[in-house]
Amino acid sequence: MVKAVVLGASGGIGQPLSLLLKACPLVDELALYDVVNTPGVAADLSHISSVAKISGYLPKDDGLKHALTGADVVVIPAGIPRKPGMTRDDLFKVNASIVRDLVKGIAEFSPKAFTLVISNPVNSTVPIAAEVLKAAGVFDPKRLFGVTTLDVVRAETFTQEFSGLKDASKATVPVIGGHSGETIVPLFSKVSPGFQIPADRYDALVNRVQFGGDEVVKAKDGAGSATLSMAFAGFRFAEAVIKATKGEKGIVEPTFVYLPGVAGGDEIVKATGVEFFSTPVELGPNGAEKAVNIIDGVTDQEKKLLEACISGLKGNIEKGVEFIKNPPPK
Ligand SMILES: NC(=O)C1=CN([C@@H]2O[C@H](COP(=O)(O)OP(=O)(O)OC[C@H]3O[C@@H](n4cnc5c(N)ncnc54)[C@H](O)[C@@H]3O)[C@@H](O)[C@H]2O)C=CC1
Ligand SMILES: O=C([O-])CC(=O)C(=O)O
Repeated sequence: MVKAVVLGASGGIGQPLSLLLKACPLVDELALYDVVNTPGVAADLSHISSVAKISGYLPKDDGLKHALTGADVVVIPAGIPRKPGMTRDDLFKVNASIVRDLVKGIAEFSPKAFTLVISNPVNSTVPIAAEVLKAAGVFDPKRLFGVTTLDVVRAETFTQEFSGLKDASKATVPVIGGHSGETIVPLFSKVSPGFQIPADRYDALVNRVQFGGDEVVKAKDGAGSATLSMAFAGFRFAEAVIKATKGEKGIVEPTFVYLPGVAGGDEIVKATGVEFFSTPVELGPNGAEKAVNIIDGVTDQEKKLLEACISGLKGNIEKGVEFIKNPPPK
Protein backbone atom coordinates (compact mmCIF):
# COMPACT_ATOMS: atom_id res chain seq x y z
CA MET A 1 0.00 0.00 0.00
CA VAL A 2 1.40 3.39 -0.95
CA LYS A 3 -0.17 6.61 0.29
CA ALA A 4 1.04 9.76 -1.49
CA VAL A 5 0.23 13.27 -0.30
CA VAL A 6 0.52 16.56 -2.17
CA LEU A 7 0.77 19.73 -0.03
CA GLY A 8 -0.11 22.69 -2.25
CA ALA A 9 -2.24 20.44 -4.44
CA SER A 10 -4.47 23.14 -5.94
CA GLY A 11 -1.65 25.13 -7.51
CA GLY A 12 -0.03 25.31 -10.91
CA ILE A 13 2.28 22.40 -10.10
CA GLY A 14 0.02 20.72 -7.55
CA GLN A 15 -2.85 19.99 -9.94
CA PRO A 16 -0.94 18.32 -12.81
CA LEU A 17 1.31 16.54 -10.28
CA SER A 18 -1.79 15.20 -8.52
CA LEU A 19 -3.16 14.08 -11.89
CA LEU A 20 0.03 12.13 -12.64
CA LEU A 21 0.01 10.54 -9.18
CA LYS A 22 -3.70 9.67 -9.52
CA ALA A 23 -2.95 7.96 -12.84
CA CYS A 24 0.05 6.05 -11.43
CA PRO A 25 -0.81 2.40 -10.72
CA LEU A 26 1.79 2.30 -7.91
CA VAL A 27 -0.22 4.74 -5.80
CA ASP A 28 -3.06 3.23 -3.74
CA GLU A 29 -4.15 6.34 -1.89
CA LEU A 30 -3.70 10.01 -2.74
CA ALA A 31 -4.45 12.85 -0.31
CA LEU A 32 -4.54 16.46 -1.49
CA TYR A 33 -4.00 19.38 0.88
CA ASP A 34 -4.05 23.11 0.15
CA VAL A 35 -5.39 26.27 1.74
CA VAL A 36 -7.92 26.54 -1.13
CA ASN A 37 -9.85 24.46 -3.68
CA THR A 38 -8.84 20.91 -2.70
CA PRO A 39 -12.43 19.63 -2.48
CA GLY A 40 -12.93 20.60 -6.13
CA VAL A 41 -9.61 19.23 -7.36
CA ALA A 42 -10.19 15.96 -5.47
CA ALA A 43 -13.77 15.63 -6.78
CA ASP A 44 -12.54 16.17 -10.34
CA LEU A 45 -9.71 13.62 -10.06
CA SER A 46 -11.97 11.12 -8.28
CA HIS A 47 -13.79 10.44 -11.56
CA ILE A 48 -10.62 9.00 -13.10
CA SER A 49 -10.83 5.20 -13.28
CA SER A 50 -7.41 4.47 -11.79
CA VAL A 51 -6.35 2.63 -8.63
CA ALA A 52 -5.71 5.50 -6.20
CA LYS A 53 -8.40 6.38 -3.68
CA ILE A 54 -8.48 10.15 -3.46
CA SER A 55 -9.33 12.67 -0.75
CA GLY A 56 -9.02 16.44 -0.45
CA TYR A 57 -8.41 18.52 2.69
CA LEU A 58 -8.39 22.17 3.72
CA PRO A 59 -6.82 23.52 6.93
CA LYS A 60 -10.17 23.40 8.77
CA ASP A 61 -11.20 20.27 10.73
CA ASP A 62 -7.57 19.12 11.18
CA GLY A 63 -7.16 18.79 7.42
CA LEU A 64 -3.35 18.63 7.48
CA LYS A 65 -3.43 15.89 10.11
CA HIS A 66 -5.92 13.80 8.12
CA ALA A 67 -4.03 14.31 4.86
CA LEU A 68 -0.68 13.29 6.36
CA THR A 69 -1.68 10.42 8.64
CA GLY A 70 -0.36 7.18 7.14
CA ALA A 71 1.60 8.96 4.40
CA ASP A 72 4.48 7.18 2.71
CA VAL A 73 5.48 9.94 0.29
CA VAL A 74 4.75 13.65 0.76
CA VAL A 75 5.43 16.07 -2.09
CA ILE A 76 5.48 19.81 -1.30
CA PRO A 77 4.81 22.29 -4.11
CA ALA A 78 3.15 24.83 -1.76
CA GLY A 79 4.19 28.45 -1.92
CA ILE A 80 4.38 31.39 -4.26
CA PRO A 81 6.15 31.26 -7.65
CA ARG A 82 8.36 33.93 -9.25
CA LYS A 83 7.34 36.82 -11.45
CA PRO A 84 9.71 38.41 -13.99
CA GLY A 85 12.58 40.25 -12.29
CA MET A 86 12.52 38.08 -9.15
CA THR A 87 15.14 35.59 -8.02
CA ARG A 88 14.19 32.38 -6.26
CA ASP A 89 15.68 33.87 -3.09
CA ASP A 90 13.06 36.64 -3.29
CA LEU A 91 10.49 33.91 -2.51
CA PHE A 92 12.14 33.11 0.83
CA LYS A 93 10.16 35.71 2.80
CA VAL A 94 6.85 34.01 2.04
CA ASN A 95 7.77 30.40 1.35
CA ALA A 96 10.13 29.80 4.29
CA SER A 97 7.32 29.86 6.83
CA ILE A 98 4.95 27.90 4.57
CA VAL A 99 7.49 25.07 4.30
CA ARG A 100 8.36 25.30 8.02
CA ASP A 101 4.74 24.89 9.06
CA LEU A 102 3.96 22.07 6.64
CA VAL A 103 7.08 20.16 7.72
CA LYS A 104 6.06 20.64 11.36
CA GLY A 105 2.92 18.77 10.34
CA ILE A 106 4.99 16.00 8.74
CA ALA A 107 7.11 15.74 11.92
CA GLU A 108 3.95 15.29 13.95
CA PHE A 109 1.68 13.20 11.74
CA SER A 110 3.92 11.27 9.31
CA PRO A 111 7.52 11.40 10.59
CA LYS A 112 8.56 8.36 8.57
CA ALA A 113 7.30 9.67 5.25
CA PHE A 114 9.65 10.41 2.37
CA THR A 115 9.46 14.20 2.03
CA LEU A 116 10.05 15.75 -1.38
CA VAL A 117 10.44 19.54 -1.33
CA ILE A 118 9.65 21.43 -4.53
CA SER A 119 8.89 24.87 -2.99
CA ASN A 120 11.53 27.49 -3.76
CA PRO A 121 14.14 28.52 -2.89
CA VAL A 122 15.00 24.79 -2.66
CA ASN A 123 18.58 25.65 -1.56
CA SER A 124 17.06 27.12 1.62
CA THR A 125 13.71 25.33 2.04
CA VAL A 126 15.37 21.91 2.33
CA PRO A 127 17.70 23.09 5.16
CA ILE A 128 14.57 24.59 6.78
CA ALA A 129 12.80 21.23 6.53
CA ALA A 130 15.85 19.44 7.96
CA GLU A 131 16.06 21.81 10.94
CA VAL A 132 12.34 21.44 11.68
CA LEU A 133 12.62 17.64 11.60
CA LYS A 134 15.79 17.78 13.75
CA ALA A 135 14.09 20.00 16.33
CA ALA A 136 11.25 17.47 16.52
CA GLY A 137 13.76 14.63 16.93
CA VAL A 138 12.59 12.78 13.82
CA PHE A 139 15.12 13.79 11.15
CA ASP A 140 16.20 10.93 8.90
CA PRO A 141 18.39 12.44 6.14
CA LYS A 142 17.67 9.43 3.93
CA ARG A 143 14.04 10.52 3.77
CA LEU A 144 14.34 14.20 2.91
CA PHE A 145 14.86 15.29 -0.70
CA GLY A 146 15.01 18.60 -2.52
CA VAL A 147 13.56 18.02 -5.96
CA THR A 148 16.10 19.14 -8.57
CA THR A 149 14.86 16.78 -11.27
CA LEU A 150 13.66 19.63 -13.49
CA ASP A 151 17.28 20.70 -13.97
CA VAL A 152 18.12 17.16 -15.10
CA VAL A 153 15.07 17.01 -17.38
CA ARG A 154 16.08 20.33 -18.94
CA ALA A 155 19.67 19.17 -19.40
CA GLU A 156 18.46 16.00 -21.13
CA THR A 157 16.15 18.02 -23.38
CA PHE A 158 18.61 20.77 -24.29
CA THR A 159 21.37 18.28 -25.20
CA GLN A 160 19.13 16.07 -27.31
CA GLU A 161 20.51 17.35 -30.58
CA PHE A 162 23.94 16.05 -29.47
CA SER A 163 22.86 12.81 -27.79
CA GLY A 164 20.86 11.97 -30.92
CA LEU A 165 18.37 10.05 -28.78
CA LYS A 166 14.75 10.11 -29.90
CA ASP A 167 13.71 9.85 -26.25
CA ALA A 168 15.96 12.41 -24.53
CA SER A 169 15.10 10.98 -21.10
CA LYS A 170 17.11 7.86 -21.99
CA ALA A 171 20.30 9.92 -21.65
CA THR A 172 21.96 10.44 -18.29
CA VAL A 173 23.01 14.07 -17.96
CA PRO A 174 24.05 14.69 -14.35
CA VAL A 175 23.25 18.08 -12.87
CA ILE A 176 24.61 18.73 -9.39
CA GLY A 177 24.87 21.51 -6.80
CA GLY A 178 21.72 23.45 -5.99
CA HIS A 179 18.58 24.74 -7.68
CA SER A 180 19.07 28.37 -8.68
CA GLY A 181 21.16 30.07 -11.34
CA GLU A 182 24.87 29.52 -10.83
CA THR A 183 24.33 26.89 -8.13
CA ILE A 184 23.01 24.59 -10.89
CA VAL A 185 25.99 22.71 -12.36
CA PRO A 186 25.48 20.47 -15.39
CA LEU A 187 28.33 17.98 -15.85
CA PHE A 188 28.44 17.47 -19.60
CA SER A 189 31.73 15.57 -19.24
CA LYS A 190 29.82 12.82 -17.38
CA VAL A 191 26.97 12.14 -19.80
CA SER A 192 26.03 8.67 -20.90
CA PRO A 193 25.85 7.34 -23.49
CA GLY A 194 28.99 9.41 -24.11
CA PHE A 195 28.47 12.32 -26.49
CA GLN A 196 30.29 15.57 -27.06
CA ILE A 197 29.04 19.11 -26.67
CA PRO A 198 30.78 21.28 -29.32
CA ALA A 199 33.11 23.79 -27.60
CA ASP A 200 31.40 26.76 -29.23
CA ARG A 201 28.03 25.71 -27.79
CA TYR A 202 29.20 24.87 -24.25
CA ASP A 203 28.70 28.21 -22.51
CA ALA A 204 25.25 28.78 -24.01
CA LEU A 205 24.10 25.30 -23.03
CA VAL A 206 25.35 25.62 -19.46
CA ASN A 207 23.60 28.98 -19.22
CA ARG A 208 20.37 27.54 -20.59
CA VAL A 209 20.32 24.76 -17.98
CA GLN A 210 21.20 27.21 -15.18
CA PHE A 211 18.61 29.78 -16.21
CA GLY A 212 15.95 27.57 -17.85
CA GLY A 213 13.52 28.61 -15.13
CA ASP A 214 13.88 32.28 -16.16
CA GLU A 215 12.95 31.36 -19.73
CA VAL A 216 9.56 30.10 -18.52
CA VAL A 217 9.03 32.95 -16.03
CA LYS A 218 9.62 35.43 -18.86
CA ALA A 219 7.35 33.62 -21.33
CA LYS A 220 4.54 33.39 -18.74
CA ASP A 221 4.91 37.14 -18.28
CA GLY A 222 3.67 37.48 -14.70
CA ALA A 223 1.48 34.36 -14.62
CA GLY A 224 4.03 32.27 -12.70
CA SER A 225 6.88 29.87 -13.40
CA ALA A 226 7.30 26.33 -14.70
CA THR A 227 4.35 24.18 -13.65
CA LEU A 228 3.75 21.45 -16.24
CA SER A 229 7.42 20.54 -16.78
CA MET A 230 7.82 20.67 -12.98
CA ALA A 231 4.87 18.35 -12.47
CA PHE A 232 6.48 15.94 -14.96
CA ALA A 233 9.82 16.20 -13.14
CA GLY A 234 8.26 15.98 -9.66
CA PHE A 235 6.31 12.91 -10.68
CA ARG A 236 9.40 11.31 -12.19
CA PHE A 237 11.23 11.74 -8.90
CA ALA A 238 8.29 10.65 -6.72
CA GLU A 239 7.78 7.56 -8.89
CA ALA A 240 11.50 6.74 -8.58
CA VAL A 241 11.25 6.93 -4.76
CA ILE A 242 8.12 4.74 -4.76
CA LYS A 243 9.66 2.15 -7.11
CA ALA A 244 12.77 1.99 -4.91
CA THR A 245 10.66 1.41 -1.80
CA LYS A 246 9.04 -1.48 -3.62
CA GLY A 247 12.44 -3.09 -4.13
CA GLU A 248 13.39 -1.97 -7.65
CA LYS A 249 17.18 -1.83 -7.83
CA GLY A 250 19.59 0.49 -9.63
CA ILE A 251 17.52 3.67 -9.43
CA VAL A 252 19.83 6.70 -9.33
CA GLU A 253 18.55 10.28 -9.56
CA PRO A 254 20.24 13.57 -8.66
CA THR A 255 18.54 15.15 -5.63
CA PHE A 256 19.41 17.77 -2.99
CA VAL A 257 20.15 15.92 0.25
CA TYR A 258 21.82 16.40 3.64
CA LEU A 259 25.05 14.63 2.81
CA PRO A 260 26.39 13.76 6.29
CA GLY A 261 23.38 11.50 6.82
CA VAL A 262 23.71 9.54 3.58
CA ALA A 263 26.33 6.84 2.89
CA GLY A 264 29.12 8.27 0.75
CA GLY A 265 28.06 11.81 1.61
CA ASP A 266 31.02 12.71 3.85
CA GLU A 267 33.40 12.39 0.92
CA ILE A 268 31.35 14.96 -1.01
CA VAL A 269 31.21 17.30 2.01
CA LYS A 270 35.01 17.11 2.13
CA ALA A 271 35.26 17.97 -1.57
CA THR A 272 32.68 20.77 -1.56
CA GLY A 273 32.56 22.18 1.97
CA VAL A 274 28.75 22.14 1.96
CA GLU A 275 26.44 19.74 3.77
CA PHE A 276 23.42 20.11 1.50
CA PHE A 277 24.11 19.33 -2.14
CA SER A 278 22.43 17.77 -5.13
CA THR A 279 24.28 14.72 -6.39
CA PRO A 280 23.19 11.45 -7.99
CA VAL A 281 21.65 9.38 -5.20
CA GLU A 282 20.99 5.67 -5.26
CA LEU A 283 17.48 5.09 -3.99
CA GLY A 284 16.37 2.04 -2.02
CA PRO A 285 13.65 0.84 0.35
CA ASN A 286 14.85 3.28 3.04
CA GLY A 287 15.26 6.25 0.70
CA ALA A 288 18.67 7.72 -0.07
CA GLU A 289 20.96 4.68 0.21
CA LYS A 290 24.10 6.20 -1.28
CA ALA A 291 25.30 9.60 -2.45
CA VAL A 292 27.41 9.10 -5.55
CA ASN A 293 30.49 11.32 -5.84
CA ILE A 294 30.87 12.31 -9.47
CA ILE A 295 33.01 15.38 -8.84
CA ASP A 296 36.29 13.52 -9.29
CA GLY A 297 37.66 13.95 -12.77
CA VAL A 298 35.50 16.90 -13.83
CA THR A 299 36.96 19.29 -16.41
CA ASP A 300 38.54 22.65 -15.56
CA GLN A 301 35.45 24.41 -16.91
CA GLU A 302 33.26 22.35 -14.59
CA LYS A 303 35.59 23.07 -11.65
CA LYS A 304 34.98 26.79 -12.20
CA LEU A 305 31.22 26.22 -12.32
CA LEU A 306 31.47 24.29 -9.06
CA GLU A 307 33.38 27.09 -7.33
CA ALA A 308 30.65 29.60 -8.20
CA CYS A 309 28.00 27.08 -7.16
CA ILE A 310 29.50 26.43 -3.74
CA SER A 311 29.97 30.07 -2.81
CA GLY A 312 26.31 30.78 -3.65
CA LEU A 313 25.01 27.64 -2.02
CA LYS A 314 26.72 28.28 1.34
CA GLY A 315 24.76 31.49 1.92
CA ASN A 316 21.45 29.92 0.82
CA ILE A 317 21.90 26.96 3.19
CA GLU A 318 22.94 29.18 6.09
CA LYS A 319 19.89 31.39 5.56
CA GLY A 320 17.56 28.39 5.81
CA VAL A 321 19.26 26.93 8.89
CA GLU A 322 19.26 30.32 10.65
CA PHE A 323 15.55 30.82 9.92
CA ILE A 324 14.80 27.91 12.27
CA LYS A 325 17.69 28.20 14.73
CA ASN A 326 17.35 31.96 15.25
CA PRO A 327 13.87 32.79 14.01
CA PRO A 328 13.26 36.40 12.93
CA PRO A 329 11.09 38.41 15.35
CA LYS A 330 7.39 38.19 14.48
N1 LIG B 1 11.98 22.71 -7.43
C1 LIG B 1 11.74 23.14 -8.65
O1 LIG B 1 12.43 22.74 -9.60
C2 LIG B 1 10.62 24.09 -8.91
C3 LIG B 1 9.99 24.73 -7.88
N2 LIG B 1 8.95 25.58 -8.10
C4 LIG B 1 8.32 26.23 -6.94
O2 LIG B 1 7.14 25.54 -6.58
C5 LIG B 1 6.29 26.42 -5.84
C6 LIG B 1 4.86 26.35 -6.34
O3 LIG B 1 4.77 26.83 -7.65
P1 LIG B 1 3.34 26.92 -8.41
O4 LIG B 1 2.61 25.65 -8.26
O5 LIG B 1 3.61 27.45 -9.75
O6 LIG B 1 2.62 28.05 -7.53
P2 LIG B 1 1.03 28.29 -7.36
O7 LIG B 1 0.87 29.62 -6.74
O8 LIG B 1 0.34 28.03 -8.65
O9 LIG B 1 0.59 27.15 -6.35
C7 LIG B 1 1.01 27.12 -5.03
C8 LIG B 1 -0.09 26.52 -4.19
O10 LIG B 1 0.37 26.48 -2.84
C9 LIG B 1 -0.77 26.74 -2.03
N3 LIG B 1 -0.37 27.14 -0.69
C10 LIG B 1 0.06 28.36 -0.25
N4 LIG B 1 0.28 28.33 1.08
C11 LIG B 1 0.00 27.07 1.48
C12 LIG B 1 0.02 26.42 2.74
N5 LIG B 1 0.40 27.06 3.85
N6 LIG B 1 -0.36 25.14 2.78
C13 LIG B 1 -0.74 24.47 1.68
N7 LIG B 1 -0.78 25.03 0.46
C14 LIG B 1 -0.42 26.32 0.37
C15 LIG B 1 -1.53 27.82 -2.78
O11 LIG B 1 -2.87 27.93 -2.33
C16 LIG B 1 -1.40 27.31 -4.21
O12 LIG B 1 -2.49 26.47 -4.56
C17 LIG B 1 6.91 27.81 -5.97
O13 LIG B 1 7.63 28.12 -4.80
C18 LIG B 1 7.86 27.64 -7.14
O14 LIG B 1 8.93 28.55 -7.12
C19 LIG B 1 8.48 25.79 -9.36
C20 LIG B 1 9.07 25.16 -10.43
C21 LIG B 1 10.21 24.32 -10.30
O1 LIG C 1 12.23 29.41 -12.13
C1 LIG C 1 11.48 29.27 -11.15
O2 LIG C 1 11.26 30.15 -10.32
C2 LIG C 1 10.84 27.93 -10.96
C3 LIG C 1 11.89 26.91 -10.95
O3 LIG C 1 12.51 26.64 -9.94
C4 LIG C 1 12.31 26.36 -12.25
O4 LIG C 1 11.58 26.47 -13.24
O5 LIG C 1 13.40 25.78 -12.28
